[in-house]
Amino acid sequence: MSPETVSSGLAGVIAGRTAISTVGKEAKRLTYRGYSIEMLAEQASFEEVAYLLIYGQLPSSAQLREYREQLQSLRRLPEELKPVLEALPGNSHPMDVMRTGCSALGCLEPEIDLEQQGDIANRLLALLPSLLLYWYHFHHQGTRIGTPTEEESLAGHFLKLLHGETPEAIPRRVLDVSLILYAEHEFAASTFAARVTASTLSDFYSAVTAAIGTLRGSLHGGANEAAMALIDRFQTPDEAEREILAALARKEKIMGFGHRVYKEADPRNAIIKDWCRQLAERVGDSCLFPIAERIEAVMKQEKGLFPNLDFYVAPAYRFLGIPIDLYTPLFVCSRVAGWAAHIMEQRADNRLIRPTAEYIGPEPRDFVPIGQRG
Ligand SMILES: CC(=O)SCCNC(=O)CCNC(=O)[C@H](O)C(C)(C)COP(=O)(O)OP(=O)(O)OC[C@H]1O[C@@H](n2cnc3c(N)ncnc32)[C@H](O)[C@@H]1OP(=O)(O)O
Ligand SMILES: O=C([O-])CC(=O)C(=O)O
Repeated sequence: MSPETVSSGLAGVIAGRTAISTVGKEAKRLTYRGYSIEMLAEQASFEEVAYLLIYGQLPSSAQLREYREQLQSLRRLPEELKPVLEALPGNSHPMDVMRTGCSALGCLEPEIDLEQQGDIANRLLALLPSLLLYWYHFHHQGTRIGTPTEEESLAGHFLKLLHGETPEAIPRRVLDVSLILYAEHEFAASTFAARVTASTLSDFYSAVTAAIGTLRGSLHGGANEAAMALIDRFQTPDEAEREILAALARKEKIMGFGHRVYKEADPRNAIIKDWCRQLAERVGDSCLFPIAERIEAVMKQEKGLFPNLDFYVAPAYRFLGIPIDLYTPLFVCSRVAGWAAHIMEQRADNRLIRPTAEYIGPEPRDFVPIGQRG
């Protein structure tokens, strides 16, 4: 095949096949292995969804119980990882800690055999929150926390480790839902990076490390932190409206809006926005949520753009008391399930991913020896 046109950013290019999810069918639908995101967010737990993504089927009650126990048993950090996390600067971005932590785990518990891939996926799911919060508490509170907890869900475990107390049911459920929404998204940039890495027959940790680095940017997962920083700039909805109009006039991008694939709406937004509204009422917020809604209205009116998942996740996480720079790492803690499914799928029917480029450089020219250059 000889491609004749370049698609900027590979927009619209079908770059492979997947049985894991569909994004943007009928302009705004999302399914994981055939189940709609609305049904999963209403009725499933994150662990059920992770199981579905990794093993291809929803678990039975017994399988789910066993899976939760397995993940719980994998939360303890290897002793050798602790000094690595302690040696990283306290002012590192937590996404850099996630990337380095994942890579370091690949040295401590390397993938020797392909048969280990499911176990590595589960180890990362269980360990990434522990790794992040061990580093966080060591550098911010000067404490070396123990990372196993009694909490059976990742959401409960994360909140327990972060705040040091057993979370209430609603915060635990809202975080759980956000993790379901974040778990998988077809050939998003980070997933594609993981698949490219896997396609060279590299190891599982390298593929996940590449994905973490790719998720970090503000055009992708980093948008949840950027959206919070944006909302925080304003005291009132009127101020937000004025400033957003001015930013649009300067042709600036407003983080948390727009999407490469969805054309009408991001179906995850309605779900997280609803939970965000409930949290706002619960904490008595009369500031953040109205500001976010005004930004949404201005973006619709001025650009016809809708919020993506990252926009209302930001105030929802604020209401849960989560520090801003842990927002994108939380995205990692969830998306590792989707990345794992894609790495396995790529490996099961692999061909090196290596596209071609249209050359736009100089015509062939004679080499000038260094002594003769001006
Ligand atoms: C979970 C996720 O990763 S979801 C994505 C998170 N990322 C963001 O929220 C970052 C902000 N959004 C964006 O930058 C884009 O909408 C992307 C990166 C998500 C999609 O990008 P693309 O498909 O390449 O669209 P592109 O950036 O070319 O935008 C198309 C047009 O819409 C405008 N546009 C798109 N998004 C925005 C935005 N958030 N704010 C202002 N204008 C926007 C562009 O300026 C461009 O306008 P133009 O045609 O007049 O130049
Ligand atoms: O699909 C994308 O490009 C980005 C996205 O929404 C995600 O990864 O969840």
